[in-house]
Amino acid sequence: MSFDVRLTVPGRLEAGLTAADGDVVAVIGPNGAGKSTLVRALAGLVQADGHARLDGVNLLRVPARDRHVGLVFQDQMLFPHLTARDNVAFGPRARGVPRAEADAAAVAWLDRLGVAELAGRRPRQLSGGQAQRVAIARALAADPRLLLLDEPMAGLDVGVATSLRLELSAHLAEFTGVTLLVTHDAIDALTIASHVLVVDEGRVAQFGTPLEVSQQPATDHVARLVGLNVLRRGDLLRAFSPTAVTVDVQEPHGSARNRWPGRVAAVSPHGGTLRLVVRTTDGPELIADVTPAAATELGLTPGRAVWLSVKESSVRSYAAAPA
Ligand SMILES: Nc1ncnc2c1ncn2[C@@H]1O[C@H](COP(=O)(O)OP(=O)(O)OP(=O)(O)O)[C@@H](O)[C@H]1O
Repeated sequence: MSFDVRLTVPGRLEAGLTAADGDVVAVIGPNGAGKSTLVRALAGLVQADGHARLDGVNLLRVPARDRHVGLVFQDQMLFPHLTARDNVAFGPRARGVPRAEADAAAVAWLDRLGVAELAGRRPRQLSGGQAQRVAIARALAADPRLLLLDEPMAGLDVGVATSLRLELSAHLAEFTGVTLLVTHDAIDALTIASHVLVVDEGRVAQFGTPLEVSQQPATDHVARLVGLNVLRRGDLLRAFSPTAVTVDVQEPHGSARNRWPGRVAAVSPHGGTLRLVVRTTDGPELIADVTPAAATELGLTPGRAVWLSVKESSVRSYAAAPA
């Protein structure tokens, strides 16, 4: 099977991607970039020009209700008057599967998502995380060729999101269709996905494997998402890790060519270290990881004037994607 998309939503989005059986494409990018517009256009909820060929059929020419895509949106749309089981059985029933069989399949799906005991409840009797699991079960039970997940973990508490992420990644590993997963989470993008589509200002900024995107992020947003600093020098992007950055309170005298004066803008815990966001005097914001001991010794609190430096050997240079 193949999925080949090139579509335009006038004034909002121009995007293309290709995918094959079993691919999970993470769609990432800043707020307002066009991620939801893309999945909504594919679902038929937003009018789009161009094509989205799934096994040769242009979905954009097919009425929304006949596209057979599985949808999970953040503001999930369970039928309020149906029980969880009937919500999940709805797709198979609509395809003509006999009631008893559709019900049994629905309960099996709810069981796989860990919510079988809630089969008889209606959506208003479910928590956000439970409803999200029912919505995912419903999307998968319909046996779609295309699964569209728009921030399925958003709004859930950390524990629920973590267990749901594990279940979802296990299901997606078995799923033979194509999945688009809109996410703000670098871990989702880099671990669950086979490909990452970076959308920025209504255009595709990068499309590659998680490894390509994390090693050579094409935009500052992606660099931040994967926890790197990226600077542009001419046609080159230069990436370096926040752990490679040295923080001093006076101008360093060493051999580092790359040095920037600035002020600490924010400090937050990051694993066993502290992550500083530093607003450089005439450049971009950079991130630097320091030990708590160093932060205390140097008095690294917001507002503190500092110098950042990084050795040239710690910088990876690569060609910027054409604009
Ligand atoms: N119904 C609409 N009519 C016109 N413009 C819209 C509509 N919905 C969204 N937009 C605009 O389209 C652009 C893309 O929005 P979209 O919701 O796709 O972004 P997103 O990447 O999903 O952002 P977020 O991460 O904030 O959800 C934004 O500029 C937004 O203001």
